[in-house]
Amino acid sequence: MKNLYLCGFMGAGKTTVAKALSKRLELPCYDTDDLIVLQAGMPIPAIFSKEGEEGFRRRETACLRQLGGQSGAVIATGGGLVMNPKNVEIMKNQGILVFLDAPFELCYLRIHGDKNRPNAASRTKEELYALYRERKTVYRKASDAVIACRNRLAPVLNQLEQLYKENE
Ligand SMILES: Nc1ncnc2c1ncn2[C@@H]1O[C@H](COP(=O)(O)OP(=O)(O)OP(=O)(O)O)[C@@H](O)[C@H]1O
Ligand SMILES: O=C(O)C1=C[C@@H](O)[C@@H](O)[C@H](O)C1
Ligand SMILES: [Mg+2]
Repeated sequence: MKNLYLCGFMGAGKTTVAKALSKRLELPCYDTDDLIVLQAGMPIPAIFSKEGEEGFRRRETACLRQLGGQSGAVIATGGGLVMNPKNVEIMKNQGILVFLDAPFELCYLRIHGDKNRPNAASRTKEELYALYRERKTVYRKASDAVIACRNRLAPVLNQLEQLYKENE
């Protein structure tokens, strides 16, 4: 099978789950946020302030195109990447897209006040909830599968392993 892409809101656990799943299945693991930081040579907040969110979004699409050359990789995406339909098209052509569906309160606990997540740091709880609602509709529509996530990793990994094997 081609790649397994994980999407979902900030703090849903995409990075954490991708690392654990890739270890379990012995697959390569990539994270679009990490690759962008590496290539830009600066952290995400600096990219946002120097290039604007638009610049960061352009880097996301370029990064996905580069990753299209991979196969059988687990790829954690950034929380806003799926909002661009072009990105969804690239991922659908290269594998399957799974939505990690975590409740807002849990995401909020994990991300509020985090200076490394400019889209969280700049919003009140109410504004973040509005963003969560708006994005959730898009994550759901774009994805091939939805997995409910809370604090336990094991059930999420079991479902993803099954999904991976079904699509191998
Ligand atoms: N299943 C889990 N159980 C306990 N803690 C978790 C779990 N998943 C994630 N976390 C914790 O929540 C925080 C956010 O997780 P993570 O960075 O994986 O989210 P993300 O979806 O990649 O967010 P972003 O979109 O900002 O990249 C981390 O500190 C991580 O340790
Ligand atoms: O949800 C978002 O808009 C973001 C989530 C993070 O993964 C990073 O991609 C960045 O901080 C933007
Ligand atoms: Mg992440």
